[in-house]
Amino acid sequence: MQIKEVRAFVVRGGGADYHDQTEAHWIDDHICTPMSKYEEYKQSRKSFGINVLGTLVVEIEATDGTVGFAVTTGGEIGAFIVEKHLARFVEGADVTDIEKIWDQMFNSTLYYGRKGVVLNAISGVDLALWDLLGKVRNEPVHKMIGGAVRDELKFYATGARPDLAKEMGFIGGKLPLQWGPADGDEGLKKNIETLAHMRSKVGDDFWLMFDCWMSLDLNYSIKLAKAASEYGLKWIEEALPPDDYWGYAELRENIPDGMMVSTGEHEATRWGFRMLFDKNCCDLIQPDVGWCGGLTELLKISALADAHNKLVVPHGSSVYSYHFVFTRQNSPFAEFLMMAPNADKVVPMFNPLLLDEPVPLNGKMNISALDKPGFGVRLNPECELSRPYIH
Ligand SMILES: C[C@H](O)[C@H](O)CC(=O)C(=O)O
Ligand SMILES: [Mg+2]
Repeated sequence: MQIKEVRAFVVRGGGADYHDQTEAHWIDDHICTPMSKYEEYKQSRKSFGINVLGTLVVEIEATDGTVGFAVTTGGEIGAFIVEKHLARFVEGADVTDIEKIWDQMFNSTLYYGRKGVVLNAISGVDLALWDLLGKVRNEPVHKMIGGAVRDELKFYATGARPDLAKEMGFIGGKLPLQWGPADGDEGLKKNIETLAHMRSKVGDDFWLMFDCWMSLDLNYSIKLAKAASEYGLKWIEEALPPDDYWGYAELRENIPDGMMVSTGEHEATRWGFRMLFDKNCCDLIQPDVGWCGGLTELLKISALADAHNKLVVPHGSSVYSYHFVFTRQNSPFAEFLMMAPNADKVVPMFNPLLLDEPVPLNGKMNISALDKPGFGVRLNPECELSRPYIH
């Protein structure tokens, strides 16, 4: 069966661009970023434009009218790339031509792509192709990539309230780091106080992690890790800018015993991750399925990680991550991003954009929650999509 048409849409307010929240939200409130050194961009991440892109929706229709779709971050720029450049490699191809289409999309954009929003757009097309193929074959995606290796998946929660996440059944809580190098020793002390406070609330066995969102320098990262080890920090995440492979290698060499270094959320393709493995930058990689090159590329990244004895725990990405994680032995648990503004209840990660989006129940998900063709989700017809470019 062939592909008839590719369409790209943009939608605002939550969805795959989960930073694009309209109301006051823990995810925007005084979280340390690479822009926090500027006083005027310290309090809110939206102030420097974290939500500037919005969500990209890619739809791919086969000649029999079956439609596969996917959502990622990419907004109008992503829509332009899909409609004006990538669509030519998809339309007219067979629905099974996923590997060839990926190769053509990547190689034709090499001169301006390789990472960032171009890879988000490629990921969106790739995920929509997997969704389409699953629908055509009447099979869930996890069955097309090797099948589940476990019946139940455990989740940790990312958000401002690990104590509430524990009550909701999660195995751990990842806190956004609030203070960075520009806040000096005083800020470092406040970070550790937050961790100590949470540890006192959740007890010794619950995992606690810090997400540093690319904001620190090497010296600060090592100081933070050493101070946090007293409170059993399980891993320190994305401490440094993604391009500082050398810094990550040094951080890992100096990390306290028992603590892991994680990164990769803003890394893309097998070549980007190869740098992380070659330099032994981390213990755990966190590719985002919607940003790293899609599922086709994630399967390669994951095989490479396996050969280097690294864990693969994808960043967020909802169903696109769940279908993958169930199928891999070196992905023993998954992330759930708490999208409730106060992190006090479980809300689907891409809310309100998808219908039938599964969520962990009591911190766990059974494979039966993914037992639908493709990725098993539908677009919410109440969300207003716009199509800025038509090829
Ligand atoms: C909380 C983090 O700053 C970011 O918004 C999400 C993230 O990096 C993660 O879930 O990991
Ligand atoms: Mg992160």
